[in-house]
Amino acid sequence: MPKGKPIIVGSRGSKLALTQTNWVISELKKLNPGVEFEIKKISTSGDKITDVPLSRLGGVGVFTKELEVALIKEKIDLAVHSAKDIPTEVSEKLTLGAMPKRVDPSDVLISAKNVTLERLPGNARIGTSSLRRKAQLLALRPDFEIVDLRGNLDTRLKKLEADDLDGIIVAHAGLIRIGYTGQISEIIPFEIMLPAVGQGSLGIEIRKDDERINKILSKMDDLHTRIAVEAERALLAKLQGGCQVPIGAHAKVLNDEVHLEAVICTLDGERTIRDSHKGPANQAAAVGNELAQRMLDNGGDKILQEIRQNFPKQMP
Ligand SMILES: NCc1[nH]cc(CCC(=O)O)c1CC(=O)O
Repeated sequence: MPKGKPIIVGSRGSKLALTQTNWVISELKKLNPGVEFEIKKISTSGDKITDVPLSRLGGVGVFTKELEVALIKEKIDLAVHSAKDIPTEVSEKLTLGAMPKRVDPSDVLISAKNVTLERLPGNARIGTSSLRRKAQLLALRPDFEIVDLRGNLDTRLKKLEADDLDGIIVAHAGLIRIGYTGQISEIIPFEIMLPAVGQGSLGIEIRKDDERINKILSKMDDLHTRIAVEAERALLAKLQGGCQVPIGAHAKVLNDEVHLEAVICTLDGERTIRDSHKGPANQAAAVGNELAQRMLDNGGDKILQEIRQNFPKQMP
């Protein structure tokens, strides 16, 4: 039976992005024998500007926008994103057709001397350009010197040596996907560091009205992942956070309930608001919303306002 024309898959060109895209394609081929796929590489503004901290880049969707435009213009049929890069509001013409099963959402430490965070020497130099990682590190160890570290995973791993750092923090998921888990010194527990919303999961974006692709993707959707990420994204939307604010969150589904934990920190890690909430798994968005509202009321609003004053250009 003819299966129609090849499906054009949009992907960023980084090693991690292409690995994720190739993995999605191989899974889809298993689920849909005979369907052909072609990769079209698309560079995003986040790929082009690598010398500015993400938190200063401003705007939303710096790693997704060009792919979304290509989807809407029908230059590609699906786009594979890291869920944490997808803005909380997606175009009304597009939808997340599938969220494959999440891999470990934790952050990890790779340290030069292979020690854990707690055993790093005083004033250790740690590389990360994420405000969320920086704030939670300083909350644990105010003595750390946080050094800005951008670029793709390969570049960041090289900078550990080249920039004479004591350690770097990256997402476990990225390392799992490119097969670099051998260098991990510590999988940082959630009590110390909550991950970025969506970290560890992929979002496959498609045109809402594209029934053929919708059907091809449907078997790849993992319901627990979708529910957990929905709770996290609802929280983030309510807090109106992006890369400019240190917000961490993690949700999981247990016995038909979604359990959500979240943190809002000041940039220096001196004040943190941490809270958790749970509710029926089929009301994930409400769970996220309710937790966000409670955190805003308990001082989160004040912290977020202070932070926005530091980033006047990006945040209205
Ligand atoms: N910030 C960039 C980014 N976007 C997605 C991942 C990989 C982790 C994931 O898939 O959630 C990474 C690397 C990192 O944060 O170290």
